[in-house]
Amino acid sequence: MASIKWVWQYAKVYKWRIIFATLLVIIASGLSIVFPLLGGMLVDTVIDKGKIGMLLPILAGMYGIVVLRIIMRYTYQILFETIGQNTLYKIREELYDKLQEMDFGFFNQTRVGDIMARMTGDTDAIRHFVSWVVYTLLENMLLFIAAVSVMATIDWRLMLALIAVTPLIAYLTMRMSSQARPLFYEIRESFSRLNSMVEENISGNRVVKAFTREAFEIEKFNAHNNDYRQRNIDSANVSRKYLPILDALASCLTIITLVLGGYFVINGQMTLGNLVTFNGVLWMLNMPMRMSGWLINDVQRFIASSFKIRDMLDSETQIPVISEKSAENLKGYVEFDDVSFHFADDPETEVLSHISLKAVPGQTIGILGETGSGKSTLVNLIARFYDPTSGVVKIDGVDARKWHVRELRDHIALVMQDIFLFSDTIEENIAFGVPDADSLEVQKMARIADADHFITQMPEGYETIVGERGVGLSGGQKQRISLARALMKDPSILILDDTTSAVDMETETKIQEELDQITHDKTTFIIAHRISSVKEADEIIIMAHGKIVERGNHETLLAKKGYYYEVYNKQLGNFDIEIGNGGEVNG
Ligand SMILES: Nc1ncnc2c1ncn2[C@@H]1O[C@H](COP(=O)(O)OP(=O)(O)OP(=O)(O)O)[C@@H](O)[C@H]1O
Repeated sequence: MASIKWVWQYAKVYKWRIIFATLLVIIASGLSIVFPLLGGMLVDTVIDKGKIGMLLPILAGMYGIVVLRIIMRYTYQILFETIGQNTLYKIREELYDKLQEMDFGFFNQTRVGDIMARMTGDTDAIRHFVSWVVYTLLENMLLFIAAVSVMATIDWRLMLALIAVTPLIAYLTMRMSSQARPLFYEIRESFSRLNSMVEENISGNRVVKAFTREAFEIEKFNAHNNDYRQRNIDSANVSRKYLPILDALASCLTIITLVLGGYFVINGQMTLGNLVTFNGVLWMLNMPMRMSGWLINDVQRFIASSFKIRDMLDSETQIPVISEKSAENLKGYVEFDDVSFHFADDPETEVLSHISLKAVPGQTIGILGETGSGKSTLVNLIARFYDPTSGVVKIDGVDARKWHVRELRDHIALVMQDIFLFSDTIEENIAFGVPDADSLEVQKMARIADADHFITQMPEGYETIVGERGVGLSGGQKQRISLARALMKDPSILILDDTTSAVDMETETKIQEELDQITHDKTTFIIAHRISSVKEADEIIIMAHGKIVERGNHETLLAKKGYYYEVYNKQLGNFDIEIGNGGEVNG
């Protein structure tokens, strides 16, 4: 009932259409009974009593009813289909809006396959329910009631004899559908595994080729392909087991009608016309019983899907978009005040521990540290991709949680380590954050990011379409395009997470010089592994195990002879250095 109530909130705008379509279902089902009644009348009046004059009116009536019923069925089917499609459209739209609202934590914990299943299979189960199950259920119930009523009025004994068989048909259908139901579920799961496997193979085709694992991949695919085939065969076998019995039972209905009905006719207890009518309504007893199991399956699928969709729609983001303060103008002051953080799925591991840090506009903060030390997590807190588990991150002196999150992010540009480019033109990719930007601005930012020269050398220049995730570009080229994309936003806070790791030192120096020209009013964070990337920063922090273990500028850090000093010397190729206490970065 809760599921019906839920789907009604989407469908109720079509209330009048639903009422009209339901009326048509009722009338069309009623008309179904008139046809066999007229058939009976034809036999009794025209054939038995010889009233030839009645032949044409009865035939015309029968034909008229068939045509009318077809028109009505067509109309209500179209109406329900349109309502179902519109409902599907709205639910999908709401799900997609929800996805845009959800935070990193949600995407960390939810499998892509599950989200895709909600967006496709589950929404389609809802459409199927609204477009087909609703009227088919009603139609079958009405047909059954009409058939039983007509039969009871003509001859209740024959009616009872026939009704006695129908529970058996219903029972067998339900058994068949309950055996088929888990198989259908397994087929869908198997299909989804097959899809995921193919998708992963395509995305990882370079790795497959590099490790010459084609044969292994084919074997893996064959196993999935075979599994899918086998599950379909299993499902077909269930139908094959029950269908002959069900067909035999349907024949039983005809045999009972002919034997018992024939006996009543011979005895003069029933007219031949009434026997014809009985025979004509048999399908109306048989069909609802045969449909019942499948309809129950569909209803269960609808309920299960509606629960899953509602679950996703009800999931709460940890980072609500709307907050107390509008962040239209932000200068870019950043402060970490004793900030600690752990991921929701791993509360035992403190990823950031008691971080305190201040940065003002115009300053550059360099962040260095071993891999996994928490550098990316730290900057993710500035853009509120996560909120601290204790302590406060302040932006312009205000707890970041108080700012309207999208407005806050409008002032922050983050070049992420894992670069994602859309399969679109390079120009559109660079202008992603500023859709109305003009081409000159795009080219200017590409020049600053040292990307302009390789873009213009491409056959289509800025109009070149890059493949999915930037296929066709080198790692360094992708980094430079994503840097240009960040600069386009003219942010107050610029965060570069390993942004120049794939470019050569000479290019990096060029980019740094260009960046210096435009970052004088911005707060810049640079995460890097190369000393050369952070050397000029106003403050450099060294992270280890979520803590800041060293801080200072290039000179003071070198003087400390700690981790920074060690890394600096190693990067210069000088491995025989002695480090002081500050070099302990493991605790
Ligand atoms: N979604 C997540 N769920 C649980 N733990 C995570 C998640 N993302 C990162 N971690 C863990 O948090 C720690 C810090 O990760 P983070 O990406 O911040 O490190 P990093 O210093 O940027 O590393 P790198 O230099 O390799 O990019 C790591 O131990 C990592 O395993």
